[in-house]
Amino acid sequence: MDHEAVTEEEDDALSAWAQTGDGDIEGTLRPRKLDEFIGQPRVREQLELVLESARRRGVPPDHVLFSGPPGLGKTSMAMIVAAELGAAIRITSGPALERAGDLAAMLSNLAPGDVLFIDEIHRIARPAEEMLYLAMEDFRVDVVVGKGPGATSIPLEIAPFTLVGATTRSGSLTGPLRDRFGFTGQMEFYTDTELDLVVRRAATILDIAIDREASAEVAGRSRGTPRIANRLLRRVRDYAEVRADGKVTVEIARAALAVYDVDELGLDRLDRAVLTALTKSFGGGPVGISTLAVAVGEEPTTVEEVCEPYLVRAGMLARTPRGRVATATAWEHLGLVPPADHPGRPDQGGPASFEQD
Ligand SMILES: Nc1ncnc2c1ncn2[C@@H]1O[C@H](COP(=O)(O)OP(=O)(O)OP(=O)(O)O)[C@@H](O)[C@H]1O
Ligand SMILES: [Mg+2]
Repeated sequence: MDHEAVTEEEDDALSAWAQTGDGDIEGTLRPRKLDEFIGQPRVREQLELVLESARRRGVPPDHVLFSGPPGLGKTSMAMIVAAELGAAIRITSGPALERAGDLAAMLSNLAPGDVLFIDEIHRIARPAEEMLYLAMEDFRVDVVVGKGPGATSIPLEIAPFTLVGATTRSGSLTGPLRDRFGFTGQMEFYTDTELDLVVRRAATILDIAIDREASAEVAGRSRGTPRIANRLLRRVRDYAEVRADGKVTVEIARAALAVYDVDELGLDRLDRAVLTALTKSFGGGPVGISTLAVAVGEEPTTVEEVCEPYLVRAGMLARTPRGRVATATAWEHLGLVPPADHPGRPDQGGPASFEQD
């Protein structure tokens, strides 16, 4: 019986993966245990303490939130939390929880100690969010029976569980929700050295022959992001197989990355489109995010969540109270000269004088 339950759990997890569009490759490359996880030393140490202490006390750990830009390992970490606890994981996402009833059904089906993973938790609808408050705090849901003035709410006890949330926008989480997480793991961009390890690990798993110089080249162009590192490795492998003998050398890597429009800093087409619009169309800014997004034909959230964090970290774009501004580095990277009075010029104070949020 127990055994069957586990099999069902795994089935659920598999179908949920299929829905995320991650494909099998990401599944194969996903680190399974904490000590297999490369990088994020701070988050790993903090999480290790949270999990180990809960294990010793024999209780489910506090609710955990992972936040940070796409592809840095939030989903992987959520799976690891369950694996490290030897717990079953139930997977859903904010947008899927449109009706509070859907969440109520999930919550009341949890077994003691289960992990409930809610991806994109910032997109959860209000009624479901309010239900979650009570569930997280008191392991209880209030089921409303009937409608109108005659409606009554029946409190229903649920099993103690651990909620793991993931978000690319911790800023848009409401205060009450954020406060109910006992631990927030803030995922940071990876260093080139860490990404080099990611690339070599993936190359081993996928049986790709890549030399040291080539793996460093791929790592250096991965925008601090393991998902991108793994993707570029696969594209470089394709090139090596089709145009050469399958071995990835640094020359092969460079030629392949040129084909895929990845520049020396790892900026892709959209990153460059944003910088180009910012400099050429808006004179370097400041310009509002929605205006900038329209100029590159993208959703503001995509520009804000996918492009911006890395451009900010690479020192090419600054967020100011009046809008986005190109820094001197950005102008230089595009081979352009900023106008004389532009604040991005070093002699006008440079990027350091901008407020960054
Ligand atoms: N520390 C790591 N070591 C090795 N590979 C990693 C690591 N972190 C992430 N990856 C790889 O990157 C892929 C993306 O990671 P993951 O899905 O966990 O990111 P995410 O933060 O959930 O992204 P999103 O915000 O888009 O959901 C994984 O499938 C895995 O292959
Ligand atoms: Mg994810």
